Amino acid sequence: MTAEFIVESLDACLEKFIPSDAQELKEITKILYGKSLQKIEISKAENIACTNNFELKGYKFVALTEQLRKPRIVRVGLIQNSIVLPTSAPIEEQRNALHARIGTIIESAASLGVNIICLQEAWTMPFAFCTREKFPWSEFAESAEDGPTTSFVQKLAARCNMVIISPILERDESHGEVLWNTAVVVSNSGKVLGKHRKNHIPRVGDFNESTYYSEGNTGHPVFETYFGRIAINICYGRHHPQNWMMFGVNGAEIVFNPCATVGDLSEPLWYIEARNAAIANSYFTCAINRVGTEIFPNAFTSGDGKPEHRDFGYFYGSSYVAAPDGSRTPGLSRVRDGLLVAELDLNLCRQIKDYWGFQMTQRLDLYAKSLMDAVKPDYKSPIIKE
Ligand SMILES: NC(=O)NCCC(=O)O
Repeated sequence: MTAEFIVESLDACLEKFIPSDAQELKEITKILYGKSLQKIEISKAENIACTNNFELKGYKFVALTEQLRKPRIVRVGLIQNSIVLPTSAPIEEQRNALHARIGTIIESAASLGVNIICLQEAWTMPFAFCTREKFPWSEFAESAEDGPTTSFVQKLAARCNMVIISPILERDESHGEVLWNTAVVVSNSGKVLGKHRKNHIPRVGDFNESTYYSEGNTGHPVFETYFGRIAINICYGRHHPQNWMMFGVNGAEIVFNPCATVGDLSEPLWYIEARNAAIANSYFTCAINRVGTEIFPNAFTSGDGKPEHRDFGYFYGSSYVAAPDGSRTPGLSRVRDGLLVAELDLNLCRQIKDYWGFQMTQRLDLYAKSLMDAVKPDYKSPIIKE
């Protein structure tokens, strides 16, 4: 039997097959990634990354020096990971194992001076929504304010002086105990700053999430943290340019995009969407995807004619950061757990706004009026025919 062929990383492929001193490598890198990024010093955490088997990469985005404003330097961390225990293990053991693994990676990020870190979508659990089974998966849901995961994250955030974005399956105990797909934002003080609930719920392939929760009701909040103004566009929301736009309109400087998505469905879209959002909205974007293949105890189907199966396909990782000038980091591995650290100068957001003028030239008033008309029941689209 031949071993399955796996491309570990697109970026590593380039380095493998184009000689490092070839002129082509420089040119191709510039075309693919934009302005070249310096690597940052990560040796402090390399040992722990090696012992704990996760990839570690670090890059720096620079901005022009200004006369009146000091640089606004912030380090962000993106964590991608596979589940630790099989999906058949007791719920609490699965969650605790993930807490322990991610705790180790967050501590490494702290040693590299990371100020804001974001975990992947529904990081405390397997992405079990494909199954449409309510039990036992709904038992992973917990309070955003004082559930076990938020308590765990609060302690880490205070100890590491780090803002932590913790996307979980939320149980809203004050409103009929319903579930939501929620990102909890914990401040570097350890307090819960707030939460955002996923605005767009997929109904595609095995993404049967609408069986569990509805579209979020928290709008497009921007969280003013000690290190900068941040927002979260959860997974499928990345296909909606208006969702990205509203976080920009509301003043975000960094938008995190915690995801769980699989190769056959979305990999060709992956490097385009968050990067395009960074360009269109003059902010930084951080796209994070889980890794691995999760096998569930019972076979399921999704009404698409495919034979029953017990897995979702492979989650392809490839987390990356994109800047308002269109440059981006290489992605993390497609198969390994990893921590990507990026140093940003938030002054770049305004500099790019001044340079490209997208905020000045956009026509929000015109779109608002056109959209108000388009949502009326008696709307007729203004198609002009001969
Ligand atoms: N988790 C989630 O929203 N996935 C949907 C698939 C995708 O957007 O690529």
